[in-house]
Amino acid sequence: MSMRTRIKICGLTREEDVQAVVAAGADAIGFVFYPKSPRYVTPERAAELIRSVPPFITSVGLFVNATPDEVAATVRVAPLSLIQLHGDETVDQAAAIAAAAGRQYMKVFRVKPDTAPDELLEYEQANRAASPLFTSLLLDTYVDAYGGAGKGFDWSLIPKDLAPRVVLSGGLSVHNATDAVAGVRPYAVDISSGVEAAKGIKDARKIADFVAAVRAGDAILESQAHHESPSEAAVPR
Ligand SMILES: O=C(O)c1ccccc1N[C@@H]1O[C@H](COP(=O)(O)O)[C@@H](O)[C@H]1O
Repeated sequence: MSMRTRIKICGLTREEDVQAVVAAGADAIGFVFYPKSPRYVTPERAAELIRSVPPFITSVGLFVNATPDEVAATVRVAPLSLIQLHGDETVDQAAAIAAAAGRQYMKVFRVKPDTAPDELLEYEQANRAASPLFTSLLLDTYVDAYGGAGKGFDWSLIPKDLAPRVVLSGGLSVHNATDAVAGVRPYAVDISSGVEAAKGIKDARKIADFVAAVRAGDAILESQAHHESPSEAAVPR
Protein backbone atom coordinates (compact mmCIF):
# COMPACT_ATOMS: atom_id res chain seq x y z
CA MET A 1 0.00 0.00 0.00
CA SER A 2 1.35 3.40 -0.78
CA MET A 3 0.15 6.78 0.31
CA ARG A 4 0.20 10.38 -0.81
CA THR A 5 3.16 12.13 0.83
CA ARG A 6 1.96 15.21 2.68
CA ILE A 7 3.62 18.53 1.79
CA LYS A 8 4.28 21.55 4.00
CA ILE A 9 5.62 24.81 2.58
CA CYS A 10 7.16 26.92 5.33
CA GLY A 11 8.04 30.56 5.91
CA LEU A 12 5.21 32.38 4.15
CA THR A 13 4.98 36.15 4.47
CA ARG A 14 2.86 37.19 1.46
CA GLU A 15 -0.73 36.66 0.35
CA GLU A 16 0.26 35.66 -3.20
CA ASP A 17 2.56 32.96 -1.82
CA VAL A 18 -0.26 31.52 0.27
CA GLN A 19 -2.37 31.37 -2.89
CA ALA A 20 0.47 29.70 -4.82
CA VAL A 21 0.83 27.02 -2.14
CA VAL A 22 -2.91 26.32 -2.14
CA ALA A 23 -3.05 26.25 -5.96
CA ALA A 24 -0.14 23.80 -6.10
CA GLY A 25 -2.02 21.35 -3.88
CA ALA A 26 0.20 21.38 -0.80
CA ASP A 27 -1.27 20.30 2.52
CA ALA A 28 0.19 22.71 5.03
CA ILE A 29 1.45 26.26 5.32
CA GLY A 30 4.06 27.33 7.86
CA PHE A 31 4.46 30.68 9.62
CA VAL A 32 7.74 31.48 11.38
CA PHE A 33 7.38 33.16 14.78
CA TYR A 34 11.13 33.15 15.46
CA PRO A 35 12.12 36.85 15.48
CA LYS A 36 15.67 36.19 14.25
CA SER A 37 14.42 34.53 11.06
CA PRO A 38 14.23 36.55 7.83
CA ARG A 39 10.82 34.86 7.41
CA TYR A 40 9.47 36.12 10.74
CA VAL A 41 5.84 37.25 10.81
CA THR A 42 3.92 38.75 13.71
CA PRO A 43 0.92 36.81 15.00
CA GLU A 44 -1.31 39.59 13.57
CA ARG A 45 0.23 39.23 10.10
CA ALA A 46 -0.16 35.45 10.24
CA ALA A 47 -3.82 35.90 11.22
CA GLU A 48 -4.33 38.11 8.13
CA LEU A 49 -2.65 35.56 5.86
CA ILE A 50 -4.62 32.65 7.34
CA ARG A 51 -7.87 34.40 6.35
CA SER A 52 -7.26 33.29 2.76
CA VAL A 53 -6.43 29.67 3.64
CA PRO A 54 -9.30 27.35 2.61
CA PRO A 55 -10.53 24.44 4.75
CA PHE A 56 -8.47 21.26 4.99
CA ILE A 57 -5.15 23.09 4.65
CA THR A 58 -3.23 23.04 7.93
CA SER A 59 -1.78 26.30 9.24
CA VAL A 60 1.38 25.56 11.21
CA GLY A 61 3.18 27.91 13.63
CA LEU A 62 6.96 27.51 13.94
CA PHE A 63 8.64 28.48 17.20
CA VAL A 64 12.24 28.37 18.42
CA ASN A 65 12.77 28.23 22.20
CA ALA A 66 9.57 30.17 22.93
CA THR A 67 7.88 29.99 26.33
CA PRO A 68 4.47 28.37 26.88
CA ASP A 69 2.99 31.84 27.50
CA GLU A 70 4.42 33.22 24.26
CA VAL A 71 3.06 30.34 22.19
CA ALA A 72 -0.34 30.49 23.93
CA ALA A 73 -0.51 34.25 23.26
CA THR A 74 0.33 33.67 19.58
CA VAL A 75 -2.40 31.07 19.02
CA ARG A 76 -4.94 33.42 20.62
CA VAL A 77 -4.23 35.87 17.77
CA ALA A 78 -3.38 33.54 14.85
CA PRO A 79 -5.68 30.53 14.27
CA LEU A 80 -2.97 27.88 13.96
CA SER A 81 -3.91 24.19 13.86
CA LEU A 82 -0.48 22.76 14.60
CA ILE A 83 2.72 23.88 16.30
CA GLN A 84 6.28 23.15 15.15
CA LEU A 85 8.89 23.33 17.93
CA HIS A 86 12.18 23.85 16.14
CA GLY A 87 14.56 24.78 18.96
CA ASP A 88 16.28 23.19 21.93
CA GLU A 89 13.04 22.62 23.87
CA THR A 90 13.34 19.55 26.08
CA VAL A 91 10.77 16.80 25.72
CA ASP A 92 8.97 18.08 28.83
CA GLN A 93 9.15 21.72 27.78
CA ALA A 94 7.67 20.83 24.38
CA ALA A 95 4.78 19.00 26.06
CA ALA A 96 4.17 21.99 28.38
CA ILE A 97 4.16 24.44 25.44
CA ALA A 98 1.63 22.33 23.55
CA ALA A 99 -0.57 21.98 26.63
CA ALA A 100 -0.51 25.75 27.23
CA ALA A 101 -1.42 26.40 23.59
CA GLY A 102 -3.95 23.55 23.40
CA ARG A 103 -2.54 22.43 20.07
CA GLN A 104 -0.97 19.30 18.60
CA TYR A 105 2.74 19.64 17.84
CA MET A 106 5.71 18.39 15.86
CA LYS A 107 9.11 18.35 17.57
CA VAL A 108 12.25 18.82 15.52
CA PHE A 109 15.33 16.66 15.81
CA ARG A 110 18.28 18.42 14.21
CA VAL A 111 20.38 15.65 12.72
CA LYS A 112 24.19 15.78 12.88
CA PRO A 113 26.63 13.59 10.93
CA ASP A 114 27.28 11.55 14.11
CA THR A 115 23.59 11.10 15.06
CA ALA A 116 22.87 7.42 15.71
CA PRO A 117 19.68 6.03 14.12
CA ASP A 118 18.61 4.70 17.53
CA GLU A 119 18.71 8.22 18.97
CA LEU A 120 15.97 9.18 16.54
CA LEU A 121 13.79 6.25 17.55
CA GLU A 122 14.35 6.91 21.26
CA TYR A 123 13.62 10.62 20.88
CA GLU A 124 10.38 9.88 19.06
CA GLN A 125 9.28 7.42 21.75
CA ALA A 126 10.13 9.91 24.53
CA ASN A 127 8.05 12.65 22.88
CA ARG A 128 5.15 10.28 22.24
CA ALA A 129 5.20 9.20 25.89
CA ALA A 130 5.36 12.81 27.12
CA SER A 131 2.17 14.13 25.56
CA PRO A 132 -0.97 13.02 23.71
CA LEU A 133 -0.58 16.23 21.68
CA PHE A 134 2.68 15.02 20.09
CA THR A 135 2.06 14.09 16.44
CA SER A 136 5.40 13.52 14.79
CA LEU A 137 9.12 14.05 14.67
CA LEU A 138 10.38 16.55 12.13
CA LEU A 139 13.91 15.81 10.96
CA ASP A 140 16.08 18.74 9.90
CA THR A 141 19.81 19.30 9.56
CA TYR A 142 21.73 20.71 12.53
CA VAL A 143 22.69 24.33 11.80
CA ASP A 144 23.54 27.18 14.21
CA ALA A 145 20.64 29.28 12.88
CA TYR A 146 18.19 26.49 13.88
CA GLY A 147 16.68 25.99 10.42
CA GLY A 148 15.60 27.34 7.07
CA ALA A 149 19.19 27.01 5.87
CA GLY A 150 18.64 24.85 2.80
CA LYS A 151 21.09 22.25 4.10
CA GLY A 152 20.46 18.52 3.87
CA PHE A 153 21.59 15.57 6.00
CA ASP A 154 22.36 11.92 5.41
CA TRP A 155 18.93 10.27 4.99
CA SER A 156 20.43 6.81 5.55
CA LEU A 157 20.51 7.68 9.28
CA ILE A 158 16.69 7.47 9.38
CA PRO A 159 15.55 4.04 10.58
CA LYS A 160 13.29 2.35 8.01
CA ASP A 161 10.54 1.72 10.57
CA LEU A 162 10.56 5.36 11.73
CA ALA A 163 10.45 6.90 8.25
CA PRO A 164 6.68 6.52 7.63
CA ARG A 165 6.01 8.61 10.75
CA VAL A 166 8.46 11.48 10.18
CA VAL A 167 8.32 14.82 8.45
CA LEU A 168 11.51 15.14 6.40
CA SER A 169 13.07 18.57 5.92
CA GLY A 170 16.41 20.26 5.38
CA GLY A 171 17.69 21.25 1.96
CA LEU A 172 14.84 19.76 -0.04
CA SER A 173 14.22 21.07 -3.56
CA VAL A 174 12.79 20.08 -6.92
CA HIS A 175 16.12 18.32 -7.57
CA ASN A 176 15.99 15.85 -4.68
CA ALA A 177 12.28 15.64 -3.74
CA THR A 178 11.52 12.59 -5.89
CA ASP A 179 14.48 10.67 -4.44
CA ALA A 180 13.57 11.81 -0.92
CA VAL A 181 10.03 10.47 -1.23
CA ALA A 182 10.87 7.25 -3.07
CA GLY A 183 14.02 6.54 -1.06
CA VAL A 184 13.09 7.58 2.47
CA ARG A 185 9.27 7.11 2.34
CA PRO A 186 8.49 9.80 4.91
CA TYR A 187 4.98 10.69 6.03
CA ALA A 188 5.54 14.27 4.86
CA VAL A 189 8.12 16.69 3.51
CA ASP A 190 8.70 20.28 4.61
CA ILE A 191 10.52 22.95 2.60
CA SER A 192 11.41 26.61 2.85
CA SER A 193 14.60 27.75 1.05
CA GLY A 194 14.18 25.44 -1.94
CA VAL A 195 11.00 27.19 -3.15
CA GLU A 196 12.17 30.77 -2.63
CA ALA A 197 13.19 33.60 -4.94
CA ALA A 198 14.71 35.35 -1.88
CA LYS A 199 14.42 34.72 1.87
CA GLY A 200 10.73 35.00 2.82
CA ILE A 201 9.69 35.50 -0.83
CA LYS A 202 8.35 32.33 -2.40
CA ASP A 203 8.43 31.46 -6.10
CA ALA A 204 5.14 30.04 -7.44
CA ARG A 205 6.90 28.07 -10.22
CA LYS A 206 9.30 26.46 -7.74
CA ILE A 207 6.41 25.55 -5.43
CA ALA A 208 4.48 23.90 -8.29
CA ASP A 209 7.61 22.07 -9.51
CA PHE A 210 8.40 20.85 -5.98
CA VAL A 211 4.88 19.48 -5.52
CA ALA A 212 5.16 17.72 -8.91
CA ALA A 213 8.53 16.21 -7.90
CA VAL A 214 6.99 14.87 -4.67
CA ARG A 215 4.11 13.36 -6.64
CA ALA A 216 6.65 11.73 -8.99
CA GLY A 217 8.13 10.06 -5.89
CA ASP A 218 4.66 8.91 -4.87
CA ALA A 219 4.16 7.44 -8.34
CA ILE A 220 7.38 5.43 -8.01
CA LEU A 221 6.20 4.04 -4.67
CA GLU A 222 2.81 3.24 -6.14
CA SER A 223 4.35 1.28 -9.01
CA GLN A 224 6.70 -0.53 -6.60
CA ALA A 225 3.69 -1.49 -4.46
CA HIS A 226 2.06 -3.09 -7.50
CA HIS A 227 5.12 -5.22 -8.09
CA GLU A 228 5.60 -6.29 -4.48
CA SER A 229 4.47 -9.70 -3.24
CA PRO A 230 1.11 -9.66 -1.38
CA SER A 231 2.87 -9.97 2.00
CA GLU A 232 5.17 -6.99 1.28
CA ALA A 233 2.31 -4.95 -0.13
CA ALA A 234 0.31 -5.48 3.08
CA VAL A 235 2.91 -3.54 5.09
CA PRO A 236 1.70 0.06 5.22
CA ARG A 237 4.30 2.78 4.85
O1 LIG B 1 12.41 29.04 7.95
C1 LIG B 1 13.08 29.57 8.86
O2 LIG B 1 13.49 30.72 8.77
C2 LIG B 1 13.40 28.78 10.08
C3 LIG B 1 13.99 29.44 11.15
C4 LIG B 1 14.31 28.75 12.31
C5 LIG B 1 14.04 27.41 12.41
C6 LIG B 1 13.46 26.72 11.35
C7 LIG B 1 13.13 27.39 10.18
N1 LIG B 1 12.55 26.72 9.10
C8 LIG B 1 12.45 25.31 9.00
O3 LIG B 1 13.71 24.76 8.66
C9 LIG B 1 13.52 23.54 7.96
C10 LIG B 1 14.45 23.43 6.77
O4 LIG B 1 14.24 24.47 5.87
P1 LIG B 1 14.94 24.50 4.42
O5 LIG B 1 13.97 23.90 3.46
O6 LIG B 1 16.23 23.75 4.50
O7 LIG B 1 15.17 25.95 4.15
C11 LIG B 1 12.05 23.45 7.63
O8 LIG B 1 11.47 22.52 8.53
C12 LIG B 1 11.49 24.81 7.93
O9 LIG B 1 10.18 24.70 8.42
